[in-house]
Amino acid sequence: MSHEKQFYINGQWVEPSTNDTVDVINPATEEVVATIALGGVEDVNAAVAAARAAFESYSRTSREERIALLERILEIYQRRSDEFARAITLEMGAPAKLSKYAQAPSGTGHFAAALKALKHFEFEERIGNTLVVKEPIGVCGLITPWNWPINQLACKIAPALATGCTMVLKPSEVAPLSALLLAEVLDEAGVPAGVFNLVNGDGPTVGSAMSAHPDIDMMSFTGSTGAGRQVMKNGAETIKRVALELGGKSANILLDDVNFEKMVAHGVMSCMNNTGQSCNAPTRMLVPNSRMDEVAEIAKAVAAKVKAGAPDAPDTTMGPVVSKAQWNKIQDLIAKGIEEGARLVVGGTGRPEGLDRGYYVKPTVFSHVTNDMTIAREEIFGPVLSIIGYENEADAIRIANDTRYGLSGYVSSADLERARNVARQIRTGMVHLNGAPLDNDAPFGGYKESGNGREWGHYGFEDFLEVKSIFGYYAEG
Ligand SMILES: NC(=O)c1ccc[n+]([C@@H]2O[C@H](COP(=O)([O-])OP(=O)(O)OC[C@H]3O[C@@H](n4cnc5c(N)ncnc54)[C@H](O)[C@@H]3O)[C@@H](O)[C@H]2O)c1
Repeated sequence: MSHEKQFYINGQWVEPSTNDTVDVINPATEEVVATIALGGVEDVNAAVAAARAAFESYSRTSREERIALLERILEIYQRRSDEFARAITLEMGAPAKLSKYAQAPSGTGHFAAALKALKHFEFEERIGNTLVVKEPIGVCGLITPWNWPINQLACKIAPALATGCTMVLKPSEVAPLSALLLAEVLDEAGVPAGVFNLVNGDGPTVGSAMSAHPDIDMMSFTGSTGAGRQVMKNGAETIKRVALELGGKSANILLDDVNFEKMVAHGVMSCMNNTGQSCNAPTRMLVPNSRMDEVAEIAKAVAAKVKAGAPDAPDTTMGPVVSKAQWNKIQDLIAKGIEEGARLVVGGTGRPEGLDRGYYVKPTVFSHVTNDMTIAREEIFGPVLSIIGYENEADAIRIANDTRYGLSGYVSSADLERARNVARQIRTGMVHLNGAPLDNDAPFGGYKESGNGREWGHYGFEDFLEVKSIFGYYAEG
């Protein structure tokens, strides 16, 4: 990495205005793998000024020019995909296979989805004699987390470029290496100077300066609900649009007619995927009270097969969590689960056996959890599953909705119509039926305190567009 102590502003790698730095720690070894510069207000101002100047010409580029640009980005990204996978493993600890086959390809997925959407997106609509035009909103501030680092960058940068916006990105200071690589890709692809700018930094300094900046028209934020709230507050003074993708505590309802062996296994593995560090992870498994003991046995056997270990070891299925701070938080929540009377089925506090270095957590399952317990209410962001019992279908729906979050939901039943009916009653932005996977072309986002934006595919364009009515556009004489 050659640009760790630099920022990308106005088409150039530049020196920061401050001498502040932060170390990037490999969570598998606890060793420093890089040191990045932390920016200040001056760097944000320079990046915003570059984005503002570039907006004038970039916002007027044609659909065809932007299609060509996205195609070049996609081609270069794919060529360097293995580099992205390695950077992601280094910065946040994902097992090498997960980085290669899921984390890095998520970038390709979003650039390809935006490209596809751009080819057909209706930027204009006639209503009577009025022309309604969807125009790029302006300079966008993008702030992203560390858990699916490239996924979050790509699903913001691709629609911003597709719609004719210019942008300033502040990636997570915990996992900034893949973002620096992406800046290199955008540079090589010929993104015009000032259209894309990157300033590294922390939330309170760079993130707040961006959120409050009078010359940023829109903030697209992904991260915790607490930080999202700050972005919204800081953006309020300038009435900028604030699109938020925040935390979750998603329910996974297993109706009484499912194949429990299969769907409990699926639910446990989905919860543990990426070491439990996914905003949409199915962390509350809702099962009939009468099946609780049987479900706990199945979950125990499945979780016992999860192999925590070094990201590059061939038999590893789960890497460490991202940082010491996250490790401590997860330990406290596991202890809280035990203290509040949940039944520990497998896992618990401390490191998994044989791992005395690295931020490794035991794959942990609790049964007999009630929805008022801390482990059922708080987003743990670690490999910790809570199994909660319900009396009947209505009770399951009530428990699923009894949360301040509303990101995702999961419903399984042998009867598809029954599952569909339950899905319609879940107050979340997404519901998966019978283990259906995500769809890059369909909207991703949440209700309630999980956010207010929608990303991915053509829905992901809307947050980056302003709508203008030109009355009398079609009037005669
Ligand atoms: N809904 C989604 O699409 C989605 C996707 C991934 C992650 N997440 C959520 O992200 C969280 C985990 O990521 P994290 O620990 O990096 O979250 P975080 O909120 O700590 O940090 C996210 C980003 O916000 C910045 N930030 C922090 N405080 C800020 C402030 N006051 N103003 C502006 N920016 C600020 C950080 O520097 C970082 O870049 C979880 O809650 C997870 O659910 C949500």
